Amino acid sequence: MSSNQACLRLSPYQTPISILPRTRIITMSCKARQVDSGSGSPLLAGDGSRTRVPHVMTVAGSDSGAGAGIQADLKACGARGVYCSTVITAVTAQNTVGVQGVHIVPEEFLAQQLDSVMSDMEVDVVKTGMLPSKEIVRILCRALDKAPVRALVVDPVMVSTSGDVLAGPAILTAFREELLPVADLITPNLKEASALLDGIQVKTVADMCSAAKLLHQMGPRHVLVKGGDLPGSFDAVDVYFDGKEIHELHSARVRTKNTHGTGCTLASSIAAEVAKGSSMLPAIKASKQYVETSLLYSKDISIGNGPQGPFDHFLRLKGQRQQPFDPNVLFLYAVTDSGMNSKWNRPIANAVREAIEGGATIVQLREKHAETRDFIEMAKSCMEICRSKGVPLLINDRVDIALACDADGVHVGQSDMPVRTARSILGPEKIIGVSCKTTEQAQQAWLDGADYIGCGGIYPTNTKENNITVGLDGLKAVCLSTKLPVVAIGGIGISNAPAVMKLRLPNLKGVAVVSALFDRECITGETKRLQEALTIATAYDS
Ligand SMILES: Cc1ncc(COP(=O)(O)OP(=O)(O)O)c(N)n1
Ligand SMILES: Cc1nc(C(=O)O)sc1CCOP(=O)(O)O
Ligand SMILES: [Mg+2]
Repeated sequence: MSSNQACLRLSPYQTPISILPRTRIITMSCKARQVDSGSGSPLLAGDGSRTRVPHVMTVAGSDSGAGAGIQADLKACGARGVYCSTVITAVTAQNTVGVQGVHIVPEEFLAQQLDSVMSDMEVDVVKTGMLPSKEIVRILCRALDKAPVRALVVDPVMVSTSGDVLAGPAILTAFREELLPVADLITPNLKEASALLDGIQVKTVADMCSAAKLLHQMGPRHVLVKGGDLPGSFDAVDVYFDGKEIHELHSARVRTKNTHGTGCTLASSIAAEVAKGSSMLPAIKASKQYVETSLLYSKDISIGNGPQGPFDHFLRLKGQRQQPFDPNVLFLYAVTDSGMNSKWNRPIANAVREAIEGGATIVQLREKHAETRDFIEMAKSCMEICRSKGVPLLINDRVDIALACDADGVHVGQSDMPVRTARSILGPEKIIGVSCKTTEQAQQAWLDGADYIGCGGIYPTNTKENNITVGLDGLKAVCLSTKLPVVAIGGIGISNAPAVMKLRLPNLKGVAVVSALFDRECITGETKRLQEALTIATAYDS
């Protein structure tokens, strides 16, 4: 297979829109690919049309401990929102201690698996992991010749993280001669880069840059040399070469033993991003961030007794809450304002009590000008009221105050304490909300472990200076881009709250309101009226 063929592997079913010259990175948008309905395994969308799902096929070994290999690939693709089919090259008996046994799948059976998947489904990207024999590499290359795909991501797995050999030196020739020339990306670690380059030293960032360039000469269009094992480095440095430019990609080194499967996960996540339509550099950056977030989230989880544990791809396993956060509490979210309370000469605790009497389902103390000591005292008295009524109380911006008064959580904005830091301070039990105006911020909120999103300003407001209005369209875009529950905020009152809720977005759980409740003479009365308006507007939802 020539290197040109590698990029232009076209399925007989693909329309010309899929044909890209080899010199370009794949940048087809998901939208464009949905037009290309293909012959694969379409899902039936709500309106009866058929929607193509981005599809990564992984060709790798099974890890019985499920930290790496096929199992990590499946989890990574699931977390990144693409379908993943699995062609298994070997079954390993493996745990957090090491690899106890390897059973290589017979070659004919590997070919049969490839045929089963590729003859039926339209695969966008192939990602390879453990390829235990030269013949298996050959069979794969032949299959790719017959049923072309958009991109091939090769993780040249040779040694497991526990130090066990998964593919012997004999595989090097097959990698160099057959797989690398047709790969769109290879992702060797330092040892693998060195082995592919006949044992040259790869011990510094400068060595990694030279290795990336040398490996590129072997045929892959893009090379990512992973520096996870770089001695004495404080951050995690990877070197990416796109054939023209070297990029040093830095991310925080997470101190944890739970790193088993990071290589498989990174390569699968990159494959998933490319399958969704990303070009290579953004796919790599997003995947590095995803791995870093997962490691950070999983740094203290304990699975197995060996030296290297698996991590949690879905950010869900750590210290489950006693009582999970109920998104329905966002229905009528009362947010206090110190200026308004002094204007109406009301102690904050009275304002909170009145809002709860009127039907507020959650309260946030947004006291921008209070002295810390006063704020703690106020927050403690509000906590007593809220606890007695079973209404959660969150603190705006101030994680220290939330800790001091044992509040139910915090709400932070994009320039406040990052959600991940707040989560690491507050632990899994507390509620953390974050303000998002864009779909990117919303996606990050989920990765960071937020519980809900506050999206605004829906309408212009005088309560928050220089606030950008995103409108109902901005709210809709944010809601559709996330699984997290969303509460709308900004300029909302009785007159327009029904229009917001009538968007009928399943994860839009309610409205957050400041002036329409607290800049009024009778807080209880205003809250009751808003509660009624919201109940009527959402009546058909139940
Ligand atoms: C529910 C809710 N949503 C958004 C915000 C705004 O938070 P932030 O962007 O940090 O702005 P300030 O409130 O700190 O001025 C919020 N407070 N609550
Ligand atoms: C605190 C806040 N955050 C906003 C955002 O857009 O994130 S708008 C806003 C002020 C909301 O006050 P009112 O209900 O009086 O308009
Ligand atoms: Mg803030």
